[in-house]
Amino acid sequence: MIEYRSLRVALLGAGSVGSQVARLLLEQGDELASRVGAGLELVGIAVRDVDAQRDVDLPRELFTTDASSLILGADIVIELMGGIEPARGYVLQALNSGADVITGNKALLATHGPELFEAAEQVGAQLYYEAAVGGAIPIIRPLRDSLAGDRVNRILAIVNGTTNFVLDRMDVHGETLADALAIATERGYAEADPTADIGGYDAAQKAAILASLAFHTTVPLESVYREGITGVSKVQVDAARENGSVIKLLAICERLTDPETGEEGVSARVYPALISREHPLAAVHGAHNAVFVQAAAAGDLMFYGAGAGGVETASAVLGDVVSAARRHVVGGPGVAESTHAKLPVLDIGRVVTRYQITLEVADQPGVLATVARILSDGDVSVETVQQSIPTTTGVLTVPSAAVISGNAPVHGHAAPTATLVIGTHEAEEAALAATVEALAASDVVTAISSVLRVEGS
Ligand SMILES: NC(=O)C1=CN([C@@H]2O[C@H](COP(=O)(O)OP(=O)(O)OC[C@H]3O[C@@H](n4cnc5c(N)ncnc54)[C@H](O)[C@@H]3O)[C@@H](O)[C@H]2O)C=CC1
Ligand SMILES: N[C@@H](CC=O)C(=O)O
Ligand code: NA
Repeated sequence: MIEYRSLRVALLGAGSVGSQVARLLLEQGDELASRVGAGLELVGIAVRDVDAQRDVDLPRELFTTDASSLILGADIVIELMGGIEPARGYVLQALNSGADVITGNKALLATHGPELFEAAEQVGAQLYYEAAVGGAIPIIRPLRDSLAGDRVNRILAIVNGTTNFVLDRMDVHGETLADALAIATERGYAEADPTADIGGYDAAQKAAILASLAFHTTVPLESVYREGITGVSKVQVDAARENGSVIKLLAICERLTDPETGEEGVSARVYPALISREHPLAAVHGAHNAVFVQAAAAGDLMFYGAGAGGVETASAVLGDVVSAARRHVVGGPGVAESTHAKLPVLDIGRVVTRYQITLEVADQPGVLATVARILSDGDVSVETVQQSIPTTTGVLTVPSAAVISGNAPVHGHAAPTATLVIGTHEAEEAALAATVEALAASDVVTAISSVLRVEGS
């Protein structure tokens, strides 16, 4: 049997992902040592409470509440605690001591990435984070390395397993958002605070990371436009299904030309949107994720797999551990982030996409012409109009402003109404928002039931 020297591995956190990483490191130690050319010795696991009940049975002597001491002398530190502090402090301590760091912490990377990459570069340490986007799916490495010679134009992605699971359960099983979220939480998909998932914050963090890598530009989290799924109603989910579409929470990163300056910029945004059931992203069910990349030379690429879950995400973490460990053995420079392009991040108002607007209108002659005129005045061109059988609605409150998605407020009188479902051609977001306001203010519109973006054409 070959005797390898050992690399000291410190693990911070033993939750859904960390406990699986520890288990796999312990169970597959010999196999990993052969791949790396060095042993991987798990020297300890920092947790809040050493006596807490865990799903995975791990040797009690490995646990400590003293993360700082554990980091001292480690060659590789795996941070799976989540959150900003104290994770940031521990990661900086590890990098400053020359240890390589593996993390799945997208919240930390999206808010403090530049500081951490700088610290790593100063001492020649590595900072790997494949688990931070798309869980088990290899997407960080393909964007950073495999596509480094190409030009990525657009990424359309489902990057939050919890919300995809919830929307899928609402669609397929007719479950409520709350019930579906409870199951996702129990299965270990959701963040410690699931608001991060359903509010779109987690997906926005991932969009910032993807856009930064894809466009060689630091895209700050604050510049990522974000809407979550709390406004998505069962009525919208059912209507989408009837129309051959499905609602998905999408993260979109794309190159755009600023219409005012003519200069190139980028957009990173997260919102629930309609996509056709024919689109490959429509077939992404449960907590799975998929990242659809459009590159100038490579064309369309799709990366698909488990976007959340303890053991699945542990696979991505261990891949990073092996890469970092190999570099300890064979030496040489590690990977570096490139942010040379420094492209401006454009405001959501400049984004161009298609929309579906569902209106309740007075059931009387001339209404269609009035609605068409408001749209045309707003520079929003109509592609399709569907009208349903007249109904009667009750008296509801008047909205001060229309919203672009979610359950829009309603106004009007108790009178016969008809439902209009309008599909638009591509329009600028700012123009669309102003037009929806004008529709809401019109006498013939009694309610704006829903406004959703349509993506994936
Ligand atoms: N659960 C998933 O499917 C995925 C999670 N991630 C990321 O991986 C990281 C870990 O996620 P989970 O394992 O789900 O989290 P978790 O909440 O299940 O586990 C966190 C662990 O860190 C420990 N911890 C937290 N604060 C601590 C502190 N101040 N001192 C010592 N220990 C502390 C907790 O005791 C617990 O053992 C997060 O950054 C998360 O965003 C990434 C991809 C998928
Ligand atoms: N809460 C996240 C976990 C993985 O990043 C998700 O649901 O995708
Ligand atoms: Na990944």
